[in-house]
Amino acid sequence: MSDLAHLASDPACSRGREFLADEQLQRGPRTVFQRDRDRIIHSIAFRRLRHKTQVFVAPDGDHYRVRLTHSLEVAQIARTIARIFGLDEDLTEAQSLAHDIGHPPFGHAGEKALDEALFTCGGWDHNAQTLRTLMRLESPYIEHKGLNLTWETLEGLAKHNGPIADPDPALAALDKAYPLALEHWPSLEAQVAAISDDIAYDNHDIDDGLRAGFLDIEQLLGLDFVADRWRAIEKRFPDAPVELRQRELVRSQIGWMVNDVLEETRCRCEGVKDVAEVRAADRQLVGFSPEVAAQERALKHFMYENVYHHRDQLAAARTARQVIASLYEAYAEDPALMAKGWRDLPEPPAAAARHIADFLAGMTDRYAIDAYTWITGLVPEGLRNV
Ligand SMILES: Nc1nc2c(ncn2[C@H]2C[C@H](O)[C@@H](COP(=O)(O)OP(=O)(O)OP(=O)(O)O)O2)c(=O)[nH]1
Repeated sequence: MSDLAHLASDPACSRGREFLADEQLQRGPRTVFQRDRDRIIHSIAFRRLRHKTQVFVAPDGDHYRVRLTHSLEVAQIARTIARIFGLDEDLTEAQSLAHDIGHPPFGHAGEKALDEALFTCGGWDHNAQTLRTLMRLESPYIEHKGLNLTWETLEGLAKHNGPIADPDPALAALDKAYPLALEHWPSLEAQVAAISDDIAYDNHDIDDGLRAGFLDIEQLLGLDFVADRWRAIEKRFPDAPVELRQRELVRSQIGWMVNDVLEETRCRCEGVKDVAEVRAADRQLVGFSPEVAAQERALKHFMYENVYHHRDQLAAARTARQVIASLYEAYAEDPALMAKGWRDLPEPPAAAARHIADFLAGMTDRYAIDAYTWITGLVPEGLRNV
């Protein structure tokens, strides 16, 4: 079964870490990729994911996904695929758990606000911020900045969406200090984490969309492949309550996507001899078949129309953007409003802008709401909406 084991990243052959001090320490039997995974789990940035928006802003409902639970679901799917292929499960888990660490409060709405605020400095991007957080901001060690993760973990996170021809300034600066071969594909472990991200949110967002009442099953049946699956479930469980059939639908859809990825990836990897060839390949090796890829695109399109851009979501996103934009302006005008340790703005202005964005990006949804209320005396309306 472990038919792609020859394409696994070998921790014993890791290219190492940016700062060498770590490698001189003997810390028991863990591999370098296990240590990466453990450093991520123990980080402050990881803990903050529990109060960061996935889709629903600052949800009061305990059952909605947030970035933390999403990351755990990604890791579960990714480990399953990695184990079947014989890849390094720890490396794939590290990437899955860390892939969203750069997200600011309020998800995409927060990202847009920061991107606008830093427009003249080359903009702002959550993937670049993941690297910045792990390599520079999160700093629990005495001898160096960052978590000092292995090259393999960092390159996979940098290229979560594939090779990068034109990195944004934040990523370009990190790549200059510690080159990550941005123009090449990352390891299969990273590619597995990336596709597991899609599989996880495509499906859990249906579950959350149904829970929020933004979707009903009749709408979903407009998608042929969902309708086929739903009819099979109705036939098998004619007397089951609709809520349980919906859960069955989401579960079976995850299985369908995972099986498709297993089959398609095996085909694409035929003849690929080693990890170097994975990186040098002219296309992504872990992927959906063309047929499922088209269906998955249709599902994403449907989700944008019905859930992500639902009018309640758009209203919350407008408020969230305004909260982040106001906080940015307030901190730029008076850095003393920022937390201790952040109040000295670096020079030149571009560095000061990035510094303020770092402070804002690290906030959780609720920290940002509280900071906004503290500074303006206003309570942003409609952010705690589900
Ligand atoms: N509320 C809301 N949610 C969105 C929007 N766009 C995407 N999402 C949700 C859907 C998924 O749960 C999640 C996917 O976004 P991510 O930033 O995690 O992935 P994306 O593929 O955009 O970028 P990434 O692969 O992480 O670089 O966010 C939006 O405009 N509004």
